[in-house]
Amino acid sequence: MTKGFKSKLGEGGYGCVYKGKLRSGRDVAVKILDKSKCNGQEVINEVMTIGRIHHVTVVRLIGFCVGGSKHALVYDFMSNGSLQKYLFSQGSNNSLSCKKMYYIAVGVARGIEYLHKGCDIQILHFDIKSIVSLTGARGRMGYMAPELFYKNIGGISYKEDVYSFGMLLMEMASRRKNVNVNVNVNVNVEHLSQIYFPSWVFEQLSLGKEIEIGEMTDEEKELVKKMVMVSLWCIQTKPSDRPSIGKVVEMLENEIEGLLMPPKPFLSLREMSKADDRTEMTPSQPELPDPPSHETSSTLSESCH
Ligand SMILES: Nc1ncnc2c1ncn2[C@@H]1O[C@H](COP(=O)(O)OP(=O)(O)OP(=O)(O)O)[C@@H](O)[C@H]1O
Repeated sequence: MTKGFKSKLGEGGYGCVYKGKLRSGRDVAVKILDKSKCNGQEVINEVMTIGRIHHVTVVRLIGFCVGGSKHALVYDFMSNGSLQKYLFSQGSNNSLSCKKMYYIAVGVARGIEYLHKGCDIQILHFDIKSIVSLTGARGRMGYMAPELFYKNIGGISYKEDVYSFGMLLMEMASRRKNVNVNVNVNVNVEHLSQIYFPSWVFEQLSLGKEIEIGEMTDEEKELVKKMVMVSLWCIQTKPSDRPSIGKVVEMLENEIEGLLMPPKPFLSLREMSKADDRTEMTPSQPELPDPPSHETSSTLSESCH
């Protein structure tokens, strides 16, 4: 089916993905699972769940293979590849328009809404979490919701996916990794080499300033602002302050005028730890990383020396 695993499409947390072809001629993506990470029963359980999922924005599982020398999952082939390729490629051939990025974001949110509504799985553990480390660079929050670190923040729930989506949405709006602080940015500021976008963007919005990322039309500015505001709602520290994913779809689709400015979320482990002293938050995992002492300032005014 894969012609001897000739064409590798990529690699994820569970193994490598290869391009294949069914006898019918249909193109497929074959994920060869790392046997040390999942046994046959786990694969069957996953298949029973994922196999029932059928939504236009969720990649379809069309077959599986267990019991032989390899465990494999077979999916519809997505000829455009992963979103990753388009996210951080401004100026290159893979660059997507702001509007397209917005439509993709709405599609992803609708896909999660379908999964939250239509499946009887309590927690989906949104895929993007499994490929990133516990936190982002320099103790900043990554895709994982803070309740996974601090149990007093709230129970684990569907809101965990909303948080992860919010972090992704922020990256889609800004076209840069939230956690990557060593990037050159051109957001109306010259000579700025270190910036943590979520903190900077919150400050801009609080000051009533515009969000400008390179050259943008007024329509694009409004779309970016909407994505950023919705994202800031999604990444609220307390799960109960985050909207449901259904509400997120609504917020993204409605006019920006109806959106309220969200409260400031905690955007670094340092901020979380400070709150920890005040509210007696308890780390839910013993190996909670210490906030690094060398952390640079995270806001624009502080990081611009
Ligand atoms: N159905 C598909 N069609 C085309 N390419 C795919 C498909 N599925 C995966 N790929 C490619 O293989 C790469 C790895 O995918 P995979 O699903 O294993 O990992 P992931 O989504 O990055 O993370 P995780 O292991 O957490 O699911 C993707 O980034 C993409 O480039």
